[in-house]
Amino acid sequence: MQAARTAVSDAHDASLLKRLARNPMGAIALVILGIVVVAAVFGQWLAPLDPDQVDLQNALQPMSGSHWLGTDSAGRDVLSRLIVGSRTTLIAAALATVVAIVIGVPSGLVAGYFGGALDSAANWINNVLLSLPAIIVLLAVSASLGKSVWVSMAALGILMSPAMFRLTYTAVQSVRGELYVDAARVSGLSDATIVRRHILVVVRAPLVIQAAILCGIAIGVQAILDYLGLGDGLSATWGLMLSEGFTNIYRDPMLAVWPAVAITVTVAAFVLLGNAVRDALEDKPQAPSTRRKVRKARSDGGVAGAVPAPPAANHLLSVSCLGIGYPRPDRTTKQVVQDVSLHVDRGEVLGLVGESGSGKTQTAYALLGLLPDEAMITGGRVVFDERTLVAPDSDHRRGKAWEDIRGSRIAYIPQEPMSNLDPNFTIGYQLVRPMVKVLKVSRREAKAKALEQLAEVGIPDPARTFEAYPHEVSGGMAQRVLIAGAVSCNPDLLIADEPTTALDVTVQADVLDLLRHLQQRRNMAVVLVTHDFGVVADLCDRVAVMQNGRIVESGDVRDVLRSPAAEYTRTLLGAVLEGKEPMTMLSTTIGEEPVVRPAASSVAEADLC
Ligand SMILES: Nc1ncnc2c1ncn2[C@@H]1O[C@H](COP(=O)(O)OP(=O)(O)OP(=O)(O)O)[C@@H](O)[C@H]1O
Repeated sequence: MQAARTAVSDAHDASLLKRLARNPMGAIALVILGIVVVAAVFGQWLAPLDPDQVDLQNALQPMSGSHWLGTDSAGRDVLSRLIVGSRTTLIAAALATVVAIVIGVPSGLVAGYFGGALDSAANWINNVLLSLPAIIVLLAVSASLGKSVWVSMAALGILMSPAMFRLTYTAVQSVRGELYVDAARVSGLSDATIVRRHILVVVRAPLVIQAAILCGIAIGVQAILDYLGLGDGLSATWGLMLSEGFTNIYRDPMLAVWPAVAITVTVAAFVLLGNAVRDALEDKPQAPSTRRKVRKARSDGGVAGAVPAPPAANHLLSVSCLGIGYPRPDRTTKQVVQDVSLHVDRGEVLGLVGESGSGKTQTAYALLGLLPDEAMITGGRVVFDERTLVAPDSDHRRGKAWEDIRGSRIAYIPQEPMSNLDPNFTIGYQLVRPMVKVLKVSRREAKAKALEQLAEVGIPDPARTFEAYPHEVSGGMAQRVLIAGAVSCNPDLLIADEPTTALDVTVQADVLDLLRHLQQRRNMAVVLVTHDFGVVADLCDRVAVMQNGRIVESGDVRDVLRSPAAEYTRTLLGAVLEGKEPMTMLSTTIGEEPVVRPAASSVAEADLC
């Protein structure tokens, strides 16, 4: 698999180079920078004469056969100095750029990904750096630490690091909310792996562009420092030559022209290269955008949660009195889930049903440890197989409680399959990686297992789908892939958040059939989030009905569907049945004669709060 990935990456790099070369500006920039790099590396052999050889007899000679670009005020050959000078100039620019990258990129990644205090501290430091006047700081550094091109360039690198920080930070912020990043987290990958595999890959292209531009800027600044006499003056640099040229501007104006041309052309080549790389990357066929869906605000809450009741014994999953809230600007709490109590046993399917905004997804996210950072657990407890995942005042943010179980024992199937697959990697890679990590199997075994699972979920050509990128498969196929991924580590509990909502009606039934088949075959417990009572009747053993963040009714599916106790359940059912006779329709759906249930609904769990 690694070989395949390397091959994919090589192919991608090769085609990027081709696209760059096809762009006239990119080709020109590559040729110019190629010449400068060759001059920098092989300068001492390419220079026609010794660049430091003083010959006062021949000072300020015009262009001639022996000195193609003339001589300077000490009689040194200008062409040789120009060629050899490219070395220090380029290394100095590279030093400044590397320092900017080394400081800016990791801090941008950490601040953007983890947020919180790290984010505030990193932003504060970068704002301070941005507010410093660069030239004054460089003058001060030179005055206090001595004239050294390397020290000046390292200081310049620090001053330029906010450019790298901002770019990385913004890019990370834009992808950290993507569902495929959540999906990677759910599949058990560590933060470091997610940052390396899913986030760095998005940031690297803009970073290459920015690095090219910073290189150009560093060359310009280095020339200015040499011109101001702040370089060490030990070896020829373009800036030093520029300074000498201006000193003799009235005696030989061409002395200033040559280094000025070299600097301008090289800086322009770096900027052109940056633009060409951007154009080449934009040329690439893009996978569809995977912005996280913004959910509509509907419910509005009461007060913080009650003291949780102890969880019922022996359930695989018990949720008692769970409360979730979000801070409002006026410092009050918007309660989006309140006093939610439910349980799921091994091999049981629980439907969590309710209209849009009723709190189903928030509840599911709390079970998975995927609530946004700003969310607060305002009360309650979640216990999975005797391990407490959520307790009153627990911090869900770092997800420590879910370590070792998320992705392996608790799996997740999302609503929007496409958004949960990273467009940068093949489907095979995204299936194999979590298995290697969680099941600790070799890549070869993981690949064999992935192909088996793709076949099990009904993918017609598993080998082809394994090598495909997400945008090359249909939505139904992508959902089958995610289901294969979710069950690949043999979870005890599967949380499926409206797994068919984003799919074409023609494939919805197939995907539900697949889910039923997998659940029965593996005897998995399932929490199925849905707004569709048809799906509940079809798949679930028990159902919990949510309204405005609370469970208004729960119980055996047959009981609830035949004689809903809560007015809200009746209204929801009424909407599903579209004017048909409820009891007749439901008895058809669940295949039995209706029975009359006492009005008291099975909300006993909620009563404990
Ligand atoms: N980050 C957030 N900040 C504030 N409120 C939020 C946030 N995320 C969700 N909510 C609110 O939480 C409530 C419940 O949302 P949730 O997504 O759980 O609903 P849902 O029942 O799953 O609906 P849907 O079927 O539309 O997905 C909604 O009122 C929503 O506005």
